[in-house]
Amino acid sequence: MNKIDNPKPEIWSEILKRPTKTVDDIEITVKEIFKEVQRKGDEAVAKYTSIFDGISQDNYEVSEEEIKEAISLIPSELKEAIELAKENIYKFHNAQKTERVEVETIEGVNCWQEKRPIQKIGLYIPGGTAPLFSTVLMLAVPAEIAGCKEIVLCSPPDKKGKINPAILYAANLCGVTKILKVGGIQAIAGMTFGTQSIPKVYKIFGPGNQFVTVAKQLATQFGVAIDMPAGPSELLIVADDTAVPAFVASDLLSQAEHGTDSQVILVSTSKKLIEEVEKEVQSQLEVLPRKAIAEKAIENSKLIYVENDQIALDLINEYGPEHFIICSEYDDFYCNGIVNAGSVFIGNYTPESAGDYASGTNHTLPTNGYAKNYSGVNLDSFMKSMTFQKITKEGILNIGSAIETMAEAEGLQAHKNAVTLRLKSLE
Ligand SMILES: NC(=O)c1ccc[n+]([C@@H]2O[C@H](COP(=O)([O-])OP(=O)(O)OC[C@H]3O[C@@H](n4cnc5c(N)ncnc54)[C@H](O)[C@@H]3O)[C@@H](O)[C@H]2O)c1
Ligand SMILES: N[C@H](CO)Cc1c[nH]c[nH+]1
Ligand SMILES: [Zn+2]
Repeated sequence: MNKIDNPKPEIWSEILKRPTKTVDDIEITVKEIFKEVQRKGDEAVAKYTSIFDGISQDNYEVSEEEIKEAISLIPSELKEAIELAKENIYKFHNAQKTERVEVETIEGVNCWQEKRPIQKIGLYIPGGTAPLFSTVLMLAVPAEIAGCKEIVLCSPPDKKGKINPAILYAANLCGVTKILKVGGIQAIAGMTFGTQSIPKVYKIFGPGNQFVTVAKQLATQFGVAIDMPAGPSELLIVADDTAVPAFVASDLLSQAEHGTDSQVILVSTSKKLIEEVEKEVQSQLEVLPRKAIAEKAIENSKLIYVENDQIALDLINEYGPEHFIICSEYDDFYCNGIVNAGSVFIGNYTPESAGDYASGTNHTLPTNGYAKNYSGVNLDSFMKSMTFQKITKEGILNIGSAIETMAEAEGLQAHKNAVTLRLKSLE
């Protein structure tokens, strides 16, 4: 791990650079695949599934039999764990429902706002290096609460051409309406344009590797909305001598094991803690089944010593981590001062894994600095706000002449007429 001592603000952006490929490199491939899927539909999807996933298939949809088989394969302990996680995710997201807003802005002019579910949505469930069935809960549970009608799910096929049974189990449990064995760029392109097998959707949700993330961003150019860029996992921990080094190391490794391009960072005002965490990381790494992946991610990671908590906070806000763990005597200071982070975890007994699986918060979060301008997935992500208004005769008399004056000043006579005619009818 790279140890950095008291970096000056001028070099923060350099040392905090993400280990991701540049968007330009990936964009060339993504654009090519999008063009082909738009023109050739399923034929192109099949071609790229064969190239990137090593699978030849002509039928993408998961059948009822496959779902039944998956349900029978899930051990009861895992079913119970999924149920508990689902319940907590449901509780937290259901509580995000808001009342309709209604205001009489002036006598006779009533304005209100109501939310409506997005009717057709696509969920991307990563499956490249690990089958992230927990992501199904994170996306399908709030989609169901919101009332989305068509919920399409795409996830890459494994080497046998199948989707992991736990993904199918969770999808079936949470009301997904169609499941397709397609992953990567070709899945995002499919849901963007629609193919013979893949329905076109209005909004695409879900995390993925860099290819998936760039593909989602390109999808927006074709009229499809996305939740946010949710790419390779990131974690930044701020910790002092009140932290337990073994816990800190375990959290760093939890995100490092996602992929070689994950980024984990420790910021501390204690050199002693940094030394202890470094040793712990090395010893815990040895026994991890995904050691090779985590080790590579750890190579890019940083242990940063700073002189005081204010410098630490400024640096963290500059970085904007996806996940932010606070293990500090001054946790209130950090909670109050953090403005750029996807999700915040406070105290020695709040591992990031809790938010990944079962505490109730959503784990689909902005990465790559997008925590500066995007929220993580929440109930509102699945809805649109619509406004309504109803104006009485008294109301049009109250605002009519203001509208006429403004329309005239903008040179829009027809706008003015729409009011004038009504006002005249009331004389
Ligand atoms: N930000 C979040 O909220 C969040 C949540 C969960 C997971 N994640 C991240 O999601 C990612 C999951 O990645 P993954 O790879 O395991 O699964 P994935 O499903 O995102 O990607 C796998 C697919 O990528 C495609 N692919 C692979 N190599 C390619 C290449 N060279 N060119 C074009 N396409 C290629 C293949 O089609 C493959 O099926 C991880 O980086 C993890 O950290 C992020
Ligand atoms: N940490 C990931 C978000 O970056 C989510 C996840 C799913 N499973 C385990 N972790
Ligand atoms: Zn995780």
